[in-house]
Amino acid sequence: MRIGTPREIKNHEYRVGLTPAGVRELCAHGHEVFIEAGAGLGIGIADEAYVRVGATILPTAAEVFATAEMIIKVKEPQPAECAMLRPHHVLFTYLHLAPDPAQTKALVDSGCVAIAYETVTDARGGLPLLAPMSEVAGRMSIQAGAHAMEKAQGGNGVLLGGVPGVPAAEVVVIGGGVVGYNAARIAVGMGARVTILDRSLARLNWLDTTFDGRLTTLYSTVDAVETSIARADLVIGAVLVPGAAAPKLVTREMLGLMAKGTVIVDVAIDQGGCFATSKPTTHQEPTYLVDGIVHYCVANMPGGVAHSSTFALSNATMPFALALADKGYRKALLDDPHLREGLNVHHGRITYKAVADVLGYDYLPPQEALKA
Ligand SMILES: NC(=O)C1=CN([C@@H]2O[C@H](COP(=O)(O)OP(=O)(O)OC[C@H]3O[C@@H](n4cnc5c(N)ncnc54)[C@H](O)[C@@H]3O)[C@@H](O)[C@H]2O)C=CC1
Ligand SMILES: CC(=O)C(=O)O
Ligand SMILES: [Mg+2]
Repeated sequence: MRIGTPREIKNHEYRVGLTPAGVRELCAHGHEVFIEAGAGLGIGIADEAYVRVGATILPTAAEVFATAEMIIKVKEPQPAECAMLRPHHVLFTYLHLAPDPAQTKALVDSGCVAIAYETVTDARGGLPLLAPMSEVAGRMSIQAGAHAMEKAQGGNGVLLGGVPGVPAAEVVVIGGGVVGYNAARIAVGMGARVTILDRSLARLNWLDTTFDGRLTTLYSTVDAVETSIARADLVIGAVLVPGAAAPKLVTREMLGLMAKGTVIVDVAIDQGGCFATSKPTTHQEPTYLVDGIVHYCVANMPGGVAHSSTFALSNATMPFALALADKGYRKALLDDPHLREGLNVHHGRITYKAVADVLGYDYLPPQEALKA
């Protein structure tokens, strides 16, 4: 198969869809790989490193799209990239369609087959292609939040870990999955007082055991959210209903319960965010104020630590990329029900139920789409 990876073009996005190690694997399996010139430069991977393991460098994204059958990327395709997608293309990348009607329409209109990293599942009910970036974003959310708490950034001037004689910050994490666990781990490690909310009792049980008394777990209700955010210095939004738009757990009115200068880091922003007042921001301008509350809503947080993130992501995507290339997308998806969960768009039809429901498309089950 001919596989292409363009340079990422989202704001301050330096991750790259394939590493030289990945290219080497694909070439060893008999595939041809085409990389856009400079795609890895942001993290110090020169074009020659790709050439040495068998890739061909093409000068522009347009040539990569025109040459490749499968496109492996990191971020959801931007409008200029959607315009280059054709019905013969398989697109393998993050999509986050539920909060993004424009991208969804562009993918439907393109006629391509689009497989989303974030909805691929595993046998334990996890999301193996989202997890590595959730680990990164969860850990980063505390360093981003601590920075935003500084006065010059609009924050309340509280030091995350406190100092002897002065209490540490109160950190509230809403959603105790991969992002939430990793955020809590860093916050606890830095000496903050941490409360974590989830609506899964099994997950709260696991968190309680894992942290062995070093944080407070709380069952997530409207009441618990209100009480917690009212005394927080930093709130991390980390909920997910896979593939669906994030539930709005903190309303505009509830911001009034919080002291001015409190910081929210809405990691769930890529699925629309769990604060009603969240809107996506960029690494260039990561924060804004609403009612004196600092909002950090960067939709591609791991892009900020693109070096670590690229390798973490490609470790996870590689086996699936190889299956898609070796077997062709249809057989790969028919053989593997977990990879099949990633199928969001198939030749003009929406094949992921939560996306179809929220955006008003007819849903076509993947099994049926793949029969044709
Ligand atoms: N902004 C960014 O750059 C990045 C964003 N993300 C996003 O972060 C979000 C969280 O991802 P993960 O932690 O991997 O998901 P996950 O599935 O591991 O965890 C989500 C947790 O939310 C809980 N939850 C669902 N509804 C809830 C409610 N009403 N109250 C409390 N908890 C609730 C679930 O029980 C689950 O434990 C996702 O939207 C993901 O796409 C992930 C990586 C990077
Ligand atoms: C998961 C995601 O949105 C990211 O890594 O940018
Ligand atoms: Mg994102």
